[in-house]
Amino acid sequence: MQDTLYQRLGGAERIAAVVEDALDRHAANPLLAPRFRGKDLPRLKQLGTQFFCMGSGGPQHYEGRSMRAAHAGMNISEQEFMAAIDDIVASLQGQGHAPSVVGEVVGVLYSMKEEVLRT
Ligand code: HEM
Repeated sequence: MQDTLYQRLGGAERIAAVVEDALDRHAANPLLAPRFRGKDLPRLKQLGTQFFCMGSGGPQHYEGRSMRAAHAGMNISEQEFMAAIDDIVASLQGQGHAPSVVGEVVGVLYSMKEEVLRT
């Protein structure tokens, strides 16, 4: 059987490290920081890790909201969406993930665009 993306990413601990780094980047990114001001970052890191693990084929259960519900009323722009993906790519690269794996994650994230943008 083929490896899952979850396995190629190295499992839960390595995924948690990527999500934590990406959220720290969002909080420091001028294009995104205003969105995350006053939010419970540790909780978002936990939910983000669950979401990423489950979505990549891991055994975790995601207990957060749907992508549409979580971003409803925020009217997120294409520029913000790209900035978020750029941060995640930087986190993956910073942690030594192979370009093929980074590309796969970008593809998955991009597929969620319609659920996240301008809701
Ligand atoms: C494919 C891209 C994205 C994914 C996979 C994603 C994933 C998530 C997840 C899993 C949550 C937690 C859900 C919950 O609270 O129940 C969340 C919340 C949130 N996301 Fe995203 N997100 C994406 C794009 C973005 C972008 C581009 C922004 C900012 C411009 C953003 C800003 C936020 C904020 C501010 C929250 C917290 C909402 C609140 O608690 O009020 N997200 N996101």
